[in-house]
Amino acid sequence: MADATIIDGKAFAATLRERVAGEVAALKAEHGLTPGLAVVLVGEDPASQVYVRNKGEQTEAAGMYSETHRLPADTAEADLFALVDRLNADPNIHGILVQFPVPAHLSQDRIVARISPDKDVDGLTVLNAGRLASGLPALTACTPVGCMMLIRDALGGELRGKRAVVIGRSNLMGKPMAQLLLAADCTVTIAHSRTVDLPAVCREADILVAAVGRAEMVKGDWIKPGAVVIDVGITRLPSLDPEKAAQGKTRIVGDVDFKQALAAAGAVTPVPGGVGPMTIACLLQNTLTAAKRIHGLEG
Ligand SMILES: Nc1nc(=O)c2c([nH]1)NC[C@@H]1CN(c3ccc(C(=O)N[C@@H](CCC(=O)O)C(=O)O)cc3)C=[N+]21
Ligand SMILES: [Mg+2]
Repeated sequence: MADATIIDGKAFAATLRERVAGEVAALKAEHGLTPGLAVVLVGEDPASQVYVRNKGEQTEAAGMYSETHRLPADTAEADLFALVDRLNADPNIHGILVQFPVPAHLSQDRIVARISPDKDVDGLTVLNAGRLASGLPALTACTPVGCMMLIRDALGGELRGKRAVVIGRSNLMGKPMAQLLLAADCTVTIAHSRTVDLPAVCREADILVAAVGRAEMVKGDWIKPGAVVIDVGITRLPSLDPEKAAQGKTRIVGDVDFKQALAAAGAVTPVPGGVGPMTIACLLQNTLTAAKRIHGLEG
């Protein structure tokens, strides 16, 4: 079979960011309102540093207000909560994102519970997660929303009745991804580390979303011929060039064996340049949506 289409998430994301920037400009002109995003990073995970920097730059490029709070790895819960409380009350801030993972002494669940659902641009609070599951308007996790846009585009909008398999069951990715596919009338399976015969489950999928964080786990013979394959994984491995590897140079791979997927799938996202850029573009969109809702400009 011919090689799969490579889904250009980077280009799709650039278009989405431009659309958001246009809406931001209109919101400023008509209502004097500038959407604001606060990103909180606890500790110094180097991969997180890259995302946090990209988020800050792209937020400003879209005409939004951006704040980045870098806290030491040993920050006490009370100090982090005090910051979240301030951001919840700050009229210039409409979106709050605390980057995960956080150091082990902090509880992700307790942090999420502290964030105002109105500013919860990750869609992680029980209110937003429950609203999504109930089919009500909700701030919804950025990566699944970005994946849905790519899936719809790849399938020309024809999702009804399709078999979808999501590998991974996290609150930030697997669960909301499954909810969005279900809302689009797919027949949805959530697979995970305890799933029996995962390759066979994956082979059923017209739409396969891999979000487990295990480098190149999904092989070509796990993929139904012609399927749409969305690779959410992002793992840093040493460079293939031993000299560069010795200098600490890395390469990024996804959860899907990309070369094998190219021969089997109908369409596949690359890593990098696939889902990652969509996540940030959707974060900007969520911040815009949150700003409008907080000011009563949108249901
Ligand atoms: N509360 C929270 N919300 C998140 O949404 C969240 C998080 N924590 N923790 C970490 C993960 C990961 N994540 C990415 C965002 C952008 C890229 C991205 O832009 N990737 C580019 C560049 C990759 C690179 O060069 O490093 C690409 O794939 O092309 C990747 C990964 C958001 N996450
Ligand atoms: Mg990607």
